[in-house]
Amino acid sequence: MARISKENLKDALKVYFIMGSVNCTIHPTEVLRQAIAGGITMFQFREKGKGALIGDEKYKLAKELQWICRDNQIPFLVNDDIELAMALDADGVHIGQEDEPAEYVRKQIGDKILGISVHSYEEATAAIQSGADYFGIGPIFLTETKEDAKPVQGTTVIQEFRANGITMPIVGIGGITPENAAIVISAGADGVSVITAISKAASIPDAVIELKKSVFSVKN
Ligand SMILES: Nc1nc(C(F)(F)F)ncc1COP(=O)(O)OP(=O)(O)O
Ligand SMILES: [Mg+2]
Repeated sequence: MARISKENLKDALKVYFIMGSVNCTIHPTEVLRQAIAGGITMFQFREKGKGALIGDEKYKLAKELQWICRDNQIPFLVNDDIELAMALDADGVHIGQEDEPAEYVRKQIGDKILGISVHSYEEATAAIQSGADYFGIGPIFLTETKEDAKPVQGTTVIQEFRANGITMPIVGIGGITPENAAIVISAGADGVSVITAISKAASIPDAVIELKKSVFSVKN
């Protein structure tokens, strides 16, 4: 499979759902099915935090979620766990600054999608050198999900990157809801990454529909 194009990735990043078992109050497979019904454009399996699954249980859930994505032509990515991503032949991985070095990960995954969390211009230029396909930038707003999140940064970094001519696909993350998603896109992001506003919504499909409306309401 050739490297995904920038344009196709920008479309896939529009409403990028990220989830693991600890983010769900009903079975993760049901959460994912409902999120797909609402119209998510990409999915990332992020099994992390207190009570996260490990070993065979983690692999089994990942496989079930991957099948649901495959049945619905939704790209399936894995956070942090490169070995799991390769074992599943996932469509890509997402790594942060404290995970395996990006240039090493790019060598392991070949042409799969490589997303990298970046928080500064230096991290961004290094990520470009290492072959990143998109940047995750945040936390944009206050988040309860990620215990070790860095300080809330708003949309400043996104705006600075665009002002400096960075054309890399960008997705914002951290406390994003249907009410504030348009702010992230107006700042120059191609899409929004969301965990809780989808996984714990009263109506998961409606939450995705509202997020999508907010994202597409911005004429960039
Ligand atoms: N999983 C993620 N996905 C994104 C994406 F861009 F996809 F929205 N951005 C950020 C993260 C955070 O990943 P995590 O492993 O918790 O933290 P770190 O970045 O410190 O490794
Ligand atoms: Mg990580």
